[in-house]
Amino acid sequence: MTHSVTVRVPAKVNAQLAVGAPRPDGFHDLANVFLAVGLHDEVTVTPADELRVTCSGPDADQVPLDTTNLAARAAIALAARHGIEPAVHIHIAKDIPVAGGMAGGSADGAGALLACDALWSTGATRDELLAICAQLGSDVPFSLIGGAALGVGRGEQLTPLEVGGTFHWVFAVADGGLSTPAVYGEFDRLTAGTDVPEPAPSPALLAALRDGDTAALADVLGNDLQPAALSLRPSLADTLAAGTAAGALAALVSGSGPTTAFLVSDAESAHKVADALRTSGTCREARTAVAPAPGATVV
Ligand SMILES: C[C@@](CO)(OP(=O)(O)O)[C@H](O)COP(=O)(O)OP(=O)(O)OC[C@H]1O[C@@H](n2ccc(N)nc2=O)[C@H](O)[C@@H]1O
Ligand SMILES: Nc1ncnc2c1ncn2[C@@H]1O[C@H](COP(=O)(O)OP(=O)(O)O)[C@@H](O)[C@H]1O
Repeated sequence: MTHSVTVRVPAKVNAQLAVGAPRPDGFHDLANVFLAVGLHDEVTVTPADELRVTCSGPDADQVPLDTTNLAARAAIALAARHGIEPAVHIHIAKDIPVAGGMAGGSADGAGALLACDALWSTGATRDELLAICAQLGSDVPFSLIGGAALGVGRGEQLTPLEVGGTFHWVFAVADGGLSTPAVYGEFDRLTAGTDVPEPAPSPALLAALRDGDTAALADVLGNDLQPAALSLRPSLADTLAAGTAAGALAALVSGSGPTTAFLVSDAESAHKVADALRTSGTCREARTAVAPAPGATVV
């Protein structure tokens, strides 16, 4: 009998993204405080004659369906490790904005890995799965574990963080994406000739997360890639201003952008800010979500 496995996997926002100087390998050391948010992709794997990827959802036409897709790469990596053929149909039901700084591709990589692991009963340990995630991309291990975590190194070395409450967010989705390497490259250009400090997590931010204190968190959110994203996409300043004017407690670019993230006090404020953003003409769409969300989960 042909059976399928479906995994639900969350998007992320970076509550803090402290970026160091470029390393010899081209990556940047980070202090990356990840928070999983309740916008999800669903990845379904079904036995097939050969590897095939399909995608549905409003942004599906922007998702590569060849072996550059992180979900396909995850299936290939797991199969190679266990000496089996990656003969699966991977379907991605995509709800996370594409190339938006919300780690949608990473989510699909982690989701496909967990789904194939369940389908093939490989018996892989959690550490083995996390090691494969880290090979696929810096953000992929976090997509597997979800919740909240501090990522150091290039973001792949994770320490889970305690979160003492629920945080309400609004996300303004921009037209078109921004390339992550281009944003890091712009960061290098903007900081050239300056002394870039070693990235370190903010104690005040970790305390605000632990206490579930929205007002305290709003005061300390930070993204070192924001000037670079704004330099490449100056119109994001209008989106940030529109959300702030509508009552958001804090506004920042999500990771490498161009999605912008707004921390709000409660669900009612989230709907008000989302409505204002939709009518502001400064974004394509606005979504509300709560954090933290669980990591990749078989459904
Ligand atoms: C910026 C962040 C913040 O969480 O995510 P997004 O906002 O794009 O989702 C991440 O650092 C993105 O992680 P991810 O998208 O997994 O990056 P990777 O595939 O590992 O690397 C893509 C490219 O980004 C740059 N890169 C990535 C991570 C890092 N610590 N330093 C870097 O310089 C490098 O140019 C690298 O070649
Ligand atoms: N499963 C996937 N979903 C989305 N994009 C993917 C996927 N696999 C590979 N990509 C590629 O990764 C790029 C970055 O997409 P994404 O992960 O959504 O954004 P970000 O890195 O900004 O969080 C896309 O432009 C696309 O070419």
